[in-house]
Amino acid sequence: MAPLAPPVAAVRAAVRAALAALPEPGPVLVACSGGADSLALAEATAFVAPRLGRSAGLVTVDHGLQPGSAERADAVARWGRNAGLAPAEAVPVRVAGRPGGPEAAARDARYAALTAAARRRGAVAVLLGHTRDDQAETVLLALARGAGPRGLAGMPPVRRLDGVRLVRPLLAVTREQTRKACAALGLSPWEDPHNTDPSYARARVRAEALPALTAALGPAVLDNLARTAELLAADTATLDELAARALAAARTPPGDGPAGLSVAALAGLPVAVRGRVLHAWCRELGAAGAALSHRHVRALDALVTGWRGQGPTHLPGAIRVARRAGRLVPVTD
Ligand SMILES: Nc1ncnc2c1ncn2[C@@H]1O[C@H](COP(=O)(O)OP(=O)(O)OP(=O)(O)O)[C@@H](O)[C@H]1O
Repeated sequence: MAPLAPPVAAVRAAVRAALAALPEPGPVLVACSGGADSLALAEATAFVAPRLGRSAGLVTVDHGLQPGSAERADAVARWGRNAGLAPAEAVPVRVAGRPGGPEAAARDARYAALTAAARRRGAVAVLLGHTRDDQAETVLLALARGAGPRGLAGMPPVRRLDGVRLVRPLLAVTREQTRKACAALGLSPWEDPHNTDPSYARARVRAEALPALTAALGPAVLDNLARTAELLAADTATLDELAARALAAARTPPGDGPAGLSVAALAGLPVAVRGRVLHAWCRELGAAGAALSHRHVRALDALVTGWRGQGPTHLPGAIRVARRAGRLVPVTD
């Protein structure tokens, strides 16, 4: 028997580790675009899952944005069935009419379709093909737009979306490895034209920024950016945990005036924790995460630490918060 090509072994080992770490038994679904990353992921899952006693299916989303996309999606689903993934289905989505730019609208539609498919199929997880290179791009983009630690923590290996577990088994696998794995297995991945379209910031980072950084600073840059994400993810999780406890402790007792947060309790918190508490509370009050900026949180913070009798702070969603009798409270008057 020919020895297994190292990139094939690396992808399978990563998938085996991710599946073994799932806390519940049950089927998984691979989200496959037909690109090299998710094709390598799908092949590895088809190989590994049955050996771990799990069934695995495939979902490919047809965004309907390019001519021939439906045929391509059908071909990916057919490949999945032949590879032993069941069920393997192509799901068409409507991207038009969703909020945000075209990229955000497509992503929204895709994730909605993936989580719906997982629920329909009773899958315990959806596997995504993001690689170490995608993670490095994400961190660099976050750094460039001045994101806080949460943005710099990059994409988490596991997260829940609408009650569905999304898992990224390949975050430590390189794009070169997924390409080589496909080549070694005789698979022909589809090249998404968006990945090389210079009108997308990510494509420019991929084609220009990261190669320039690697040329200037050495090839370890990619691993190092991905490691930064891992380190910050751990710190962010700890701070989030502290903030959740601080938020609970800062709530003013029910029945004792309008529900709010105690200014004295907030004032005693470290800045990083207070910022998170205020951010989480704004979300609770109904402010949309995407519209909530550092500026809003800073203005709320000023009600605690820079009090000079100022009026209410305006938050996205026509929400206003005032300081009244030693507490922050949402107001309507
Ligand atoms: N049309 C799609 N249908 C199903 N899953 C998708 C689709 N597009 C992307 N995904 C999932 O999201 C992951 C990330 O996709 P994205 O387009 O951001 O990166 P990529 O590097 O181009 O990935 P790939 O090479 O697998 O297409 C993919 O690996 C795949 O798991």
